[in-house]
Amino acid sequence: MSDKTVRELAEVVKIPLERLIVQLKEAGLTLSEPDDVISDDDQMKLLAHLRNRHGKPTAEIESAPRRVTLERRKIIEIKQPNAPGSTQKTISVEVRKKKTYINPKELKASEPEKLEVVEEVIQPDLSPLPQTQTVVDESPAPIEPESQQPTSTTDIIEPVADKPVVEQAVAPEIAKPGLASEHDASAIKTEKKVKHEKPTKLKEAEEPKKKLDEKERRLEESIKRNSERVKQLAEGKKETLHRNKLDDDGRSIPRRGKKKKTSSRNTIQSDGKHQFEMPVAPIVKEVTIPEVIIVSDLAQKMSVKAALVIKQLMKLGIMATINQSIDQETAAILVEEMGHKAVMQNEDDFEQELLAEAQQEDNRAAVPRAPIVTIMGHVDHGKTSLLDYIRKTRVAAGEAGGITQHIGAYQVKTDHGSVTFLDTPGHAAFTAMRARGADVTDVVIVVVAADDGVMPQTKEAVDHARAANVPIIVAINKIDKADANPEKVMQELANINVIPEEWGGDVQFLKISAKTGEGIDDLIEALVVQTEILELKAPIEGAASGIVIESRLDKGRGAVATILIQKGTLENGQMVLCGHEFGRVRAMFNENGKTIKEAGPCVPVEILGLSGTPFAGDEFLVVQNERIAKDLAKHREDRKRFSKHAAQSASKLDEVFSRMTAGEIASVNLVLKTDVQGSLEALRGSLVDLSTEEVEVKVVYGGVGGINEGDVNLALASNAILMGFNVRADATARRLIEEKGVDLHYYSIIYEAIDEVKKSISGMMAPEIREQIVGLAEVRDVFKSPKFGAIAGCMVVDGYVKRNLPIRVLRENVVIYEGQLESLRRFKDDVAEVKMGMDCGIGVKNYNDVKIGDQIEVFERTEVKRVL
Ligand SMILES: Nc1nc2c(ncn2[C@@H]2O[C@H](COP(=O)(O)OP(=O)(O)OP(=O)(O)O)[C@@H](O)[C@H]2O)c(=O)[nH]1
Repeated sequence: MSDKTVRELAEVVKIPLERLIVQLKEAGLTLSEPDDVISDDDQMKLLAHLRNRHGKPTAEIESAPRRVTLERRKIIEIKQPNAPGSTQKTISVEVRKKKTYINPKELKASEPEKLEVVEEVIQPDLSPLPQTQTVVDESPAPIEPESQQPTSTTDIIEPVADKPVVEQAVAPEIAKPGLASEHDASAIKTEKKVKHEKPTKLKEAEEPKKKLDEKERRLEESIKRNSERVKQLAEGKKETLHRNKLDDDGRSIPRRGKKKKTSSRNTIQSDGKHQFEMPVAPIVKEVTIPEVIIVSDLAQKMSVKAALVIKQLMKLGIMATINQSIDQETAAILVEEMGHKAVMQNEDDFEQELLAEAQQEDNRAAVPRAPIVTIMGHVDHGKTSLLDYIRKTRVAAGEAGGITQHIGAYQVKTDHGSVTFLDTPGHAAFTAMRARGADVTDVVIVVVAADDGVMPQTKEAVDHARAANVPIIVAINKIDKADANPEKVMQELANINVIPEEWGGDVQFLKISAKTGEGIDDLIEALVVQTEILELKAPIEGAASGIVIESRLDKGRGAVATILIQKGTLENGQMVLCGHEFGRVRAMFNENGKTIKEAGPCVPVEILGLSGTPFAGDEFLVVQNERIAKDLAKHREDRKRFSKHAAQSASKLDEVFSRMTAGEIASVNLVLKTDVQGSLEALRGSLVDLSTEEVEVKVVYGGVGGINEGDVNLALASNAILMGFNVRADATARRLIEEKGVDLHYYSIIYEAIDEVKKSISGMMAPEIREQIVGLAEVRDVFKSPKFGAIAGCMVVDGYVKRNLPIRVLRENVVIYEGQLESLRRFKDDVAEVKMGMDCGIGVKNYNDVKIGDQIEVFERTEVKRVL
């Protein structure tokens, strides 16, 4: 309020001038002229008078609020450019305006400073944090132009979410007083509640600078507090993210889907620092090491670069490339060297673990099943003819339009049940399967031609069947022939301990003709009877498992495998694992090429859908989980690739005693090959006589002639030691022996062989004189030399020939002479050594009977200490 004339006041309050003059008079004021000046005090007096007249005491005016505060809120949005590379960000900011109106009288009293600062710091509510975003101090939003005139204003700009508070004080203005009219008085009452300031506030107002400093300090504190809180929240979030990214073992697992750039590595905190913290102590990892591991895989397991592993390997004296595999022991040393913990992993454990996961416990009910039959016999005795006859007459019957095809096995239906035949005749295939661990055959049919009698391979077949502990049925074939003599065949078989039932033995003998079909029904009948004796059973329900009979790659259909189901039922579409191959069964066919949807025990089926061609003899099983199938297939593949000598389980003569005492073996199995029948019988008898109470010496097979692939397979299948008496292994057999680690011993004196086996079972083996064949030369021509006698023109086909080393002359893999070299020449020059792939002339000392096709074996003798 300010001094005015009476007229002016009448205009302001909008009442007639005369009426105002009367009111002034009533109020006891001496103002009667329109131009008289009415002071503020007078205006207040007039106001008091008017209030009194309307029944309101003057005290009320006195106690009227001296200060009125108005608040306003407004939310504005600020566009904030963020860190380089990231998108622009919108920040919502709440602006709070506070206006305080103060009675001018009070202000007068607070001279010289007409200022009051009202402070209020409002903590922004930061929880919950809506999103992780970089928090930056916001500059205050422009403040609206003031339409009113507050005595004091404090604007509080508050971020809506995670923004710090910024306050801005605006210089106060003095409110204009209302007029002393009745109308004005009510206006003053309602709109401008004037209130006297408290003495303390007034005191504060006297020190506005101090207050501002204080405000600034508090503001700073507030910002600090908020940023601290934001930091904590961000930290918490980071931790949660990190935890989510870790698996149970604490290893980092990659995030699925699109990679976001907001990884913890790239997150910048409000204070601009990266959140990554350097580990303060070395991290010790548990590194599982399989039997063989590739350098790069090992590096990955230790979370180091492959170059570092290669460097460490160099320090250990091993030169390896990134893709090279190193053995378990080396890897373990390296892991320990690098400060981690090596955990040796047994490959079998891994496989067992996965298999256990894949297979449920086998407590399924077993039902009678068909026998699985293999046909063996000497060459041309009629094995194939017999199989063909049975298939032709039995399989195609009732399968109108069916295309009979060779799928490696087929099933025959009889009145008494079914019989499954394996379509790979011969003991070689049978033993090869067994060597691979597949004992599928239940019964062996030994075919003997009635006109030919028992031949060497007949005996082999009997031995192989016996080694496998499989019952035999003898089929005396070709009885339609005029010169057929079944009695002679029976006699010869009885000589090798295959006694016919009618002679009191336990073997069924059937007279058949694969040509006319005579006796074949009886043969099948005999098979069914044998099955009943064997009580063959298999579960029909549940996941299928069995053996791969054969496999091939078909141009149009891909990998095709014939499998024989041994347990359960195989259904179309199931995931199967076959050796190191796996896949979903796309289609299934029976032996007639007919599509089938499911197959039970003893049914041979052809399946499509495998990742590749498995080996004959590989085990197949249905795996519910594709991941396990894949893992196992890969594991087997790796194992095959890395460990060529995986089959180290083959028995070794020098291990006999230790394995015997450890209770691992109760018998020493031998496969014996000799140069002549006489030495075979002598050796066999002497060796079997070595059997003691603790250990039995068994000759699982004894034969005459060089050692062939079949012998090696038999040794493998029966965990036997191979012995060659004056005979050698042929090239294929040698390869297999080396690959599978079969223990092979050559002898030329019977006593030596007996002595060695004796010592091995008594654990007293003397230092072994180990012979190592260092070279082999083939005789391509023979010349006569007056000085040296017969000179063999040779080609060195393996290793090397050394002049001073002992040699043996072999004819058809049988040793015919052992001695020394007389001369070794190349183009008329005497030489000390000739390497593989070179021609040379060899003169054998005191031996002139060398012939084209003979082989000259060069060997070295070394003494090896026995370790038991
Ligand atoms: N007369 C007559 N001949 C037969 C009989 N069985 C087979 N043959 C003949 O004997 C020969 C050999 O028969 P295969 O069935 O090939 O003999 P295999 O045992 O399979 O011979 P390999 O496969 O070489 O081991 C063929 O010419 C047949 O025709 C038979 O019962 N009677």
